Amino acid sequence: MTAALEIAGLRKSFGKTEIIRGVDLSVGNGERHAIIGPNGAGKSTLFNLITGRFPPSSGTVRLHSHDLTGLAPFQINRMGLSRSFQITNIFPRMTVFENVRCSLLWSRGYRYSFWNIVSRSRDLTEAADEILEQINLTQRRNLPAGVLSYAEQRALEIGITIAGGANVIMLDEPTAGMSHSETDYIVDLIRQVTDNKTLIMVEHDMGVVFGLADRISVLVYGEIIATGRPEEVRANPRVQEAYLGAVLEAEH
Ligand SMILES: Nc1ncnc2c1ncn2[C@@H]1O[C@H](COP(=O)(O)OP(=O)(O)OP(=O)(O)O)[C@@H](O)[C@H]1O
Repeated sequence: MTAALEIAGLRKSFGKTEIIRGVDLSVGNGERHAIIGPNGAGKSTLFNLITGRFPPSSGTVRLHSHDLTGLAPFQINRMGLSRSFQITNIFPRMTVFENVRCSLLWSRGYRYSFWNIVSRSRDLTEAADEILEQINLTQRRNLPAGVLSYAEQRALEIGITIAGGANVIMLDEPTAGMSHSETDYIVDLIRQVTDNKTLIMVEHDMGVVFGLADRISVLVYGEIIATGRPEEVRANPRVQEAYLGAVLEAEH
């Protein structure tokens, strides 16, 4: 399998504290990969390094073999990598439709050209409506996004994340704060919208992780202590000791 994302020797320090301590990771094209680990392990920091939000102290990130060093988040986004955030990141007063359309505009780089926007407006409307279908929000199309339920807002955020047509999708805790039924709903949605795409997600809910991921990496104190298929990771004694033992016990 060719790699969608390749991380080599990645390190990040904030002041004197090294938070990411030499991460190597390769995520295959079309793979669904989960990054798990205790609070404060550096999962969000790793996301921020991959997406260009923070520059690494050293090491490289490659997207489809292109070195991302020095690129801004929007440039990386245009190369086909899109992410969601831990907190819901929508415009609450804009309609559901406008939220998606705005994201399409941004990702297609039309924002500075009024005439371009006008001439492409039918394309954009169709594309936005297609996304709304995919995330099951067609019925909510013209409501302000702020009145949607929490799960619907997270679904909208996933729609915004996929709107630009990125083939590598990164989701940061997509089911955080959800009930069991909301979680099932979002997991189905993630499965659908990432079909034939590469997914990298940070997630604390082990049911979601083991249900969705083809492979899992376990990050502990800024180092990946194991990467493998779910059953391999679950059986790994080092992972059991550092993280999973306590988490699985707490869930039962
Ligand atoms: N911008 C920053 N400046 C200084 N320290 C930071 C910064 N961002 C993160 N850290 C520190 O890096 C460590 C890792 O944080 P990070 O948010 O990446 O962990 P995490 O694994 O995502 O945790 P959680 O599961 O709780 O979201 C924490 O100790 C945090 O305080």
